[in-house]
Amino acid sequence: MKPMTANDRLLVVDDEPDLRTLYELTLLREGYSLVSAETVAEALALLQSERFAVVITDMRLPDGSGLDLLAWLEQQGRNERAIVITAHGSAENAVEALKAGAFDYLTKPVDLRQFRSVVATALGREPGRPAPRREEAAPRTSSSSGALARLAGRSPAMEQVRELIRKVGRSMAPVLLQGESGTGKELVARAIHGEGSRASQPFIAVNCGAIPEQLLEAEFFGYRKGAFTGASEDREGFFQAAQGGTLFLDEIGDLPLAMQSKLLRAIQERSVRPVGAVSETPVNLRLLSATHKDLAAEVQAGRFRQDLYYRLNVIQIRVPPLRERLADLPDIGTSLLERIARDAGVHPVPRLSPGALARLSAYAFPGNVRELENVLHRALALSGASELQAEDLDLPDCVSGEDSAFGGLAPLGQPAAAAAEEEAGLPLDLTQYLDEVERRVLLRALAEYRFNRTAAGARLGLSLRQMRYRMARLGIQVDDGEARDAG
Ligand SMILES: Nc1ncnc2c1ncn2[C@@H]1O[C@H](COP(=O)(O)OP(=O)(O)OP(=O)(O)O)[C@@H](O)[C@H]1O
Repeated sequence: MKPMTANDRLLVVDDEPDLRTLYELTLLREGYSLVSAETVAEALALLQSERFAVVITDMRLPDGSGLDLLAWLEQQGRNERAIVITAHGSAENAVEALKAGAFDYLTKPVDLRQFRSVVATALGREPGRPAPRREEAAPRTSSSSGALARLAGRSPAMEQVRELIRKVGRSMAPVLLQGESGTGKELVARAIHGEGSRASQPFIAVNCGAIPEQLLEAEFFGYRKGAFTGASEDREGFFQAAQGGTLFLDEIGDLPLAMQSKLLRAIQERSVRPVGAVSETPVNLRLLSATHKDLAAEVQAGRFRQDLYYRLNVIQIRVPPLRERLADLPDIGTSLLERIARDAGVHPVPRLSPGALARLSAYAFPGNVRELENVLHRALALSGASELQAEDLDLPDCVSGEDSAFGGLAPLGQPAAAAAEEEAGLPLDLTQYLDEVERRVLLRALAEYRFNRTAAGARLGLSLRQMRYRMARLGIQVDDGEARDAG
């Protein structure tokens, strides 16, 4: 028997005697203590007299629904985590329950292995492992998350994002993060993970747009030795790597339709089958996804599966572009400067002069916080003073629209020189000249496709491999959607 505390008691609500007995036996065998109810009224009476760790409820009850219990828990500000059991194939119910604050859901017929695993997760235990001792348990206070603390900015828009992070951190509901490139979606995803009960478990971030289509299945679900040429040993995929924790699928809108179907299946079945394997592996993880695209429009256009969209978009958090929250500039600027200076070993951390701040406020930041980071990086490297001035930022006077994404982000060596040579006739050094032209074209394509190398390459008729090669040769680096011209 695993050690129990008074707080580990469970409440099971189901009017079907057979199912109730099945749940009770399963839970008792796991060593939990529990009480059961048959109706909403009975459950409410028990909840009023006692606190539980987890409430497991059927969706359909004789005198109401599981949602009534969720609403009551929410209204009373209670901490019980709710697991809702929904009828088979009723995705609507599952989504509704998660939106109403359920921690997680299960579909009928309930797979008992899954049942045990979901209950263990709700109790903050790893399935099959004893409950963590107090000091081992993941920190749970709201200020505990490193990522949440890193998220600077006090504008109303950011406060709202922060509040949502804290709220959704408590459940297992999928969250879709929508926002332009560089707005901080990954940081928000990390903060959600950090706020949850599985903060100490893995957080696996995947850029869907950066994986060649033919490798997607193997990368996502893993493969068995001999599954294909080159598969010399078993390898786990992202799903297995994120087991017990969070899988963050960035640029989900770039996932090809065939892979969307496989992902949907994995979500519905909560299991994956590695390429070349005969059996499925159960997975227990939280799925977060992000996109800069308008996914609803992608659904309309037939490029994104509606059912998958529905599953991923249970809760949506919009991360606003930086230009919509300019009030955050001083905070974010200071926080970025602190990080950059620390990484570079610069003391003391340079400040932003009022002039520099004014200059930043006048800029449109098409590349959002990531672009601000690049600008400050460059300014700090070039200035060396304790206060950065407007001139140090090297921002174009007036920028807007497409051009700014390019011009503002990465100065292109001497494009003017190359252009002048074009006018003047033959270049002095053909290799250097062609490199310069190539560099400009690559950077422009990267900026146009939000630094997605696969898409930018495709636009230029290059494979991802060719794109990588050319970028490496010219010293252009892209890290998770950011381009740096190291040349
Ligand atoms: N509010 C913020 N405070 C401090 N740093 C931030 C904030 N928002 C974003 N950043 C930083 O800006 C950079 C870009 O953020 P992030 O990678 O999360 O953006 P993204 O929206 O996921 O970008 P992409 O769509 O290109 O993947 C990161 O270094 C991140 O730490």
